[in-house]
Amino acid sequence: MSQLYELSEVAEQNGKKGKPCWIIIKGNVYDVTKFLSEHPGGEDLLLEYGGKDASKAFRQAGHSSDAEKDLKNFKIGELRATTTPTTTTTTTAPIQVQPTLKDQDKEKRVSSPVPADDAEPMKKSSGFLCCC
Ligand code: HEM
Repeated sequence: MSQLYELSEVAEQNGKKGKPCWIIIKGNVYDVTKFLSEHPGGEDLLLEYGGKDASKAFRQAGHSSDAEKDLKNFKIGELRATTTPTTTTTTTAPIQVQPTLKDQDKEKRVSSPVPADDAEPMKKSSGFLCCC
């Protein structure tokens, strides 16, 4: 099993102040300290990614398959999979939609055969009009 490194451990080895230069490419950790001066793309490019994830930059530089194969010569381990705490976000209980007071009110009004109270004054008034 290969050595596992925390992201913070890798970040410390950024090639600055005489420290080793480690980079991450596709979850693997590479020590490129000895390769810095030999890199055809230049030392500065590698140092720019010292202690960081260079996966995207490595891909975008359009490296040859030989360069890809070369990678294994510098591999020192793998990045430890980050286990982000999910306890706060795993409330998967289905959301129960409770009918609102308005909805309940609507149902009552629709199903009730008796007209609402405000119909009463209408009856009275229409009775009064009929008499005339
Ligand atoms: C362990 C990591 C790396 C290895 C082993 C490596 C290896 C190589 C090799 C063998 C070449 C010659 C061309 C080829 O065969 O593709 C090359 C070129 C190049 N590399 Fe890297 N490389 C590494 C990391 C990086 C990183 C992180 C960058 C960041 C941008 C980078 C940028 C470049 C560029 C721009 C060239 C082209 C140089 C030119 O054509 O003038 N490389 N690299």
